[in-house]
Amino acid sequence: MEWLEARATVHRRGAEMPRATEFVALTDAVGRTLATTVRSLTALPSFASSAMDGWAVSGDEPWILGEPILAGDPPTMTVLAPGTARPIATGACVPAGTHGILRSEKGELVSASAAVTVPTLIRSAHTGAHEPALGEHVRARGEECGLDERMLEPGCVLTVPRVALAAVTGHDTLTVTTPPAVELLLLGTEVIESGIPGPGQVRDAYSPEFPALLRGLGVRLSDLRRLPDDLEQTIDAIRSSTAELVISTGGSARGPADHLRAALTALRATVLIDGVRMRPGHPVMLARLADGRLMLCLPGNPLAAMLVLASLGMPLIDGMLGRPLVPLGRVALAHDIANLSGSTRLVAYRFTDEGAVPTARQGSGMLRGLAEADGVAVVPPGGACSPEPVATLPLPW
Ligand SMILES: Nc1nc2c(c(=O)[nH]1)N[C@H]1C(S)=C(S)[C@@H](COP(=O)(O)OP(=O)(O)OC[C@H]3O[C@@H](n4cnc5c(N)ncnc54)[C@H](O)[C@@H]3O)O[C@H]1N2
Ligand code: MOO
Repeated sequence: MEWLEARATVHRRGAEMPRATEFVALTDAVGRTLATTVRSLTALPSFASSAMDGWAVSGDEPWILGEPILAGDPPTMTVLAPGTARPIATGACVPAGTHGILRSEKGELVSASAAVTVPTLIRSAHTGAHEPALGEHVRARGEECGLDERMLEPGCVLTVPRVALAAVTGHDTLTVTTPPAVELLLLGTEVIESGIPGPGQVRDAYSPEFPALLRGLGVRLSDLRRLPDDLEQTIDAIRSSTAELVISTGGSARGPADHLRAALTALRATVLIDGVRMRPGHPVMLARLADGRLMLCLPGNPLAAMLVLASLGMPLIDGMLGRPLVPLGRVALAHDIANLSGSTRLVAYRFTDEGAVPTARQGSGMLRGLAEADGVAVVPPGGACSPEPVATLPLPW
């Protein structure tokens, strides 16, 4: 399967999975996925309010000054009469009859005469005669939204501004997708958990940061298990998992110590994707277990596993959460990047003043090239030519 098609396929397979929802308080909503449409429970602003500190004025100057109006004061029933003004605070209700708000730095108070003690407002020198214009510095009722308007759509990630928008439109709780449970199975007899690897051993590249990465993607990590390269133990581990999505690393190829394929066959799983034309990462598999749960098998090589997780794991999880498929980005290249492989090449790059430049050390068993990268370019078969922009992979880190 081609890489682009694989991305769309995993997203669709994820979206087909059943989803549960729950209520959360707004204070717990950031980062969650909205499950239902959010409509405004009030117009915004819900009353005509002043956008500036100054005076609400009516008619021509000089204006005889009335009582101040502060934010939080109930709306006044008294219409502002021509020739009068009232000091007004930002956010306070604008009285009916207001022509506009004269900002505090644009007016000055004078005494009309020695006999009249009521302060009078005039425009300061250099203030234009037409300032304020009709409605100037007044936030009209409903200018941001009316009552019962669609504000947020299901599937959107609740970013900080979206949660704030839900709050100001009157919501206290939101309905969000329940995070699906994901289990990590890390395969490999040679893989050790801590310390300096001895001869023949490698240090586990995934258990320190994959849990945080997965939680950041919006799922609940139900378990992380480490397994030797053993068919029976692999079968037992998959069978005993209750997670809606099992993600494995290693054992995906056809070598003498790779048992995943045999385990999936023994468990009567359906392999939905058996390899993707991508470099690195081509041995990746997506399977549906007999009970309908999904399993994503990442290759063991660290660069390959990371880029498969970003390419396919993230869209799969987005689908499971009801989120849309994140579109690819674009970057301008400093130089051409060749690709004679017939597969999509994922190339880590750094930004330079001339454009994106591939990093060194991008062997699929390596990590240095990705660790120093600013992004990952998606180079199609045939290559990519500078200075044309090339697609980039949305990264989950
Ligand atoms: N005859 C062929 N052999 C291989 C092919 C091929 O096309 N034909 N593809 C190679 C590629 S590409 C990859 S990727 C690997 C995928 O193999 P597996 O998924 O079975 O992974 P393993 O063999 O178990 O491990 C590969 C490599 O990664 C290291 N590893 C595994 N787990 C971890 C971990 N948790 N942390 C760090 N490193 C890990 C493991 O020690 C191996 O060095 O197949 C190639 N072979
Ligand atoms: O396809 Mo492998 O995944 O290059 O390392």
